[in-house]
Order: sequence, then C-alpha cells, then structure tokens
Amino acid sequence: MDYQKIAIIGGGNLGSAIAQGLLKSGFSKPGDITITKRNTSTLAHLAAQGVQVHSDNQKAIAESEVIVVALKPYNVKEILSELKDAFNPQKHILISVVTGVLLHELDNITVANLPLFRAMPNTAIAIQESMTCICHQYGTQEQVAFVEKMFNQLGVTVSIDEKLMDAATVLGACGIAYALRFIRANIQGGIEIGFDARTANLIAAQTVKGAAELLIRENRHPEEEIDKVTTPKGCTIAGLNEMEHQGFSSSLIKGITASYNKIVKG
Ligand SMILES: NC(=O)C1=CN([C@@H]2O[C@H](COP(=O)(O)OP(=O)(O)OC[C@H]3O[C@@H](n4cnc5c(N)ncnc54)[C@H](OP(=O)(O)O)[C@@H]3O)[C@@H](O)[C@H]2O)C=CC1
Ligand SMILES: O=C(O)[C@@H]1CCC=N1
Repeated sequence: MDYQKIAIIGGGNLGSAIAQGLLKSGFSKPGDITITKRNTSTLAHLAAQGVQVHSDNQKAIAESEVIVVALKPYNVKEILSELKDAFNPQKHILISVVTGVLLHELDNITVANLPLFRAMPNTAIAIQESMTCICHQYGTQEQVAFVEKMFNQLGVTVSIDEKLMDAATVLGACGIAYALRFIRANIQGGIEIGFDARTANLIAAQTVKGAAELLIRENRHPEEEIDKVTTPKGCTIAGLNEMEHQGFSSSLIKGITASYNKIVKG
C-alpha cells in the first residue's frame, strides 16, 4: 500500500507544525501534502513552498491516503461526521492528534474498519524534535510501521496504551509550554542579575537544552546530575532549596495534575 499523500485536516498551530516537520525532514514532497482550514491566509508560507492549501476537506481526503486530523476537540466530531462518506478503509489511514477524543469515538463517527491512530506530538514537530506518543485500532503491522516511521522522522516516538493518552498529552504536549515558562522565568531572573534579554534567553535556553541532553544521551537520573552541581555550602543548593521552600516542584506537580484533570473532567 502506498502512503505517500498526506492530508492535514485543520491547519492550525499543530497541523501547520506537522506540515513544516514533514517538509523539513524530507519525508514528504510539498506536492504530496494537502492542508485545510477555512481561513487559508495563515498558511501562505506553506502554499509558497508548494503545499496544497485549501478549504475542501472532501477533496483533500479523496486525493490522499494518510489523513491527519488536527481539529479542535469541540468541533472534530461534527466535522468528521460530515466527512464520513469520504473515508475508504481500503485506502485511508486516519491519524488523530485531537486531545481527549477516543479511538472508539472516532470509530463511531467514521466508517467501519477504518485504520485509526491517535498520535500526541508537540509543537517541536516543526523542527523534527517532537515527543510523540502513539496508539491505534485496526492498524495492520504495515500501517503501524508506516505511522511510526513517519513520526520517527519528526522526533522520538513511543507506543502506549490508549488509557495513557491523556497523560501523554499533558507531559509531552503541554510540557513544551511548561518548559518554555521555566525558561522565561530564568530569563526574567537573568535580567535582574545583569544580563540583557537576548543574552539571558540564549544562556537559559542552551542550559536547559544541555540539561535535557545529559538525561537523554547519558540515560541519567536528574538527581545524579544535580548532585554534581551542588557544591556543599555553595550557591546552587542555596538557590534550589529556596525554590523548593517556595513550592517549585509542588507547583509543577499541581500544574500537571490540573492540566490532566482539565482533560479527563472537563
Ligand atoms: N497546539 C498544540 O501544541 C497541540 C495540540 N493538540 C491538539 O491538536 C488539535 C489542534 O490544536 P491546535 O493546532 O492548537 O488548534 P488550532 O485552533 O490552532 O487549529 C485547529 C484548526 O482547525 C481549523 N478548522 C476549523 N474548522 C475547520 C474545518 N471545518 N475544516 C478544516 N479546518 C478547520 C481552524 O482554522 P479555521 O478557523 O481557519 O478553519 C484551526 O486553524 C487540538 O485537538 C489539540 O488538542 C495536541 C497536541 C499539541
Ligand atoms: O492546551 C491544549 O488543550 C492543547 C492540548 C495539548 C497542547 N495544547
């Protein structure tokens, strides 16, 4: 089966980031990607690179094999129900990146036996640095291999049980925002102790990148690396302990559970 042509239904923040990643990685040629939304003016940068940009979801599905659904959770069911007849289980695979919409719900609103995947990437997919969690229903080995190959071009993937998909949304997708807010706070602190904003931004971002690489490349536990930095009676432990007194770890954990509860309880 040929899975060359990819339609992204919903070319917003995440949909357009996926298109950018597919182009940057060379996984797709511009002419093999179609991306839809109602107001297409925001996708001019993709159209300029040769991506097909329009508002006709039926046409996009008919001309593609892989359908990535990147619509908002509140309108995905209505839109997919209207497109039900456009899907062909012998031709299409559907990959939903929509938060909180389950495989069996997608099954109910599309056509029987359509190979269904849920993927939870993050916006770093635009630069091939996503963390993407994947689960599926009715996918053959070949289709699963294709979906993993596609997202492996766009970062790192892990296959998970669907019951962990909401947790994946929080830790992986929301996690980008948490990490950026951490960096921003570092920048604010950095300016207060003397750096200009641009230099503080570079130092904070590169330092966080280095910390993450220590864990990823060396397979270390964070506390092992923290022990190397915390000189006895030194400035690091003084700062870290003050952060903990102010509720640093606790506030992050509470934020993560608040995000999770927002998905599961509404
Ligand atoms: N942003 C993120 O970091 C992540 C988002 N997600 C999930 O991905 C999904 C998309 O999120 P996000 O990209 O942030 O949201 P956006 O609102 O940015 O994107 C959704 C897009 O859908 C378009 N749209 C609305 N109606 C239609 C229609 N009938 N046909 C085609 N397109 C339509 C909208 O454009 P227009 O109004 O012009 O039609 C809009 O640009 C959500 O379900 C979200 O939970 C998952 C992981 C990370
Ligand atoms: O905030 C949201 O609801 C979406 C899901 C994960 C990232 N953005």
